[in-house]
Amino acid sequence: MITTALSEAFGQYTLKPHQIIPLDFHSVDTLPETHVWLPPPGFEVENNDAGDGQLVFPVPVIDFSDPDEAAAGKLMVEACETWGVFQLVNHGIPLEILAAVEAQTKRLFALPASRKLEALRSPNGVNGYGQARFASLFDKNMWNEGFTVMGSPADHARKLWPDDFQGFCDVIDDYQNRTRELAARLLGLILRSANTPEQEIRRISSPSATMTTLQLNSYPRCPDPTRAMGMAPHTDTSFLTLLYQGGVKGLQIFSDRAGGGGGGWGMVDPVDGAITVNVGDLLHVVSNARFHTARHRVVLREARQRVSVGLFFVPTPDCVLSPLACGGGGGEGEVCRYRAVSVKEYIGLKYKGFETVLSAITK
Ligand SMILES: O=C(O)CCC(=O)C(=O)O
Ligand SMILES: [Fe+2]
Repeated sequence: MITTALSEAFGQYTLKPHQIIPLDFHSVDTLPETHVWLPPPGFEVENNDAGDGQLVFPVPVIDFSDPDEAAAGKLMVEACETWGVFQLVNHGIPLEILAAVEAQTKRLFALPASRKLEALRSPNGVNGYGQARFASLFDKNMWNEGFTVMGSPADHARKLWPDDFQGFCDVIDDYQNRTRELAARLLGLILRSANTPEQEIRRISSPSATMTTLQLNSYPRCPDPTRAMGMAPHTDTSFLTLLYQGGVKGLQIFSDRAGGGGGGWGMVDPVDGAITVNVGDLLHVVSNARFHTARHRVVLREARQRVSVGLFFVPTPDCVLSPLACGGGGGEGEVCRYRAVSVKEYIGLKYKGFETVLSAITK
């Protein structure tokens, strides 16, 4: 039912096959013209204090093993206000499970292109194999392929491995359940630490008001990495995104404070075993812009494949969101920055306006 509601939201933006089917990356040894991005990503020297495209941002690393949850919550609020991103260690998801999900992700993308195409996402669907859904908004193609899971991965996994799909499903289900639980806990803690009333927290983050999508990404080894784009700049349409980056660098965020105040890109270098957490547009909206929706992209920095696994924790399509501060949810007297919007409507606006979507709901 939820996938139907989302397909309806996407329905106005039905994709053509060439917007869904990724390049057969194994088949090329030079960068095709269709995949050349200029200016080269991450090499905008003027935006870069180090001058070599390798600036690393000191995004907070937060330890979640501390029994004093309130202290961690306070650090999370600060990170959400400044960077919109933090890395979480001792998050309770065993390292073997992270390794297993990474191994299954690599196993999937190592399949021959013809087999992956058996599990291709449908033109207005959510689940399955394909380019990032927002790829259709750009003239050039990104250097990535993805696999999206909402609910059970079984139908698509069966097409990938007709006789051997259970192992993949078990790992994905387990990871999705654990990260969903963690995301709900983090959202509750962040909102509580920001003095949001308990009934508001329950209303927007209860299991019946939220759902998750898991996104497996692969950035294959690229023959010309400085002229290709792993994933184009975007913000996530989520409350929170929990990303496992594996060990390969590539994720960058944009900060207004970098580049001598003019703004610039910097790496979020993966910390071993950490989960990178970022604020999405919808938490930015309910926080009345107190939390920063992290604009991010992926550049190709290492001469090897990179994989990542993102868990998007989102309100269900029919939820109507507005800044909590203006609905009696704390922060009395604050000027309300955004009008109320349903998640379904927001998704529609995002595909129309993309990076300018927030101005469409600004009061
Ligand atoms: O691969 C990454 O590090 C980021 C992926 C991402 O931004 C996404 O899937 O929305
Ligand atoms: Fe993202």
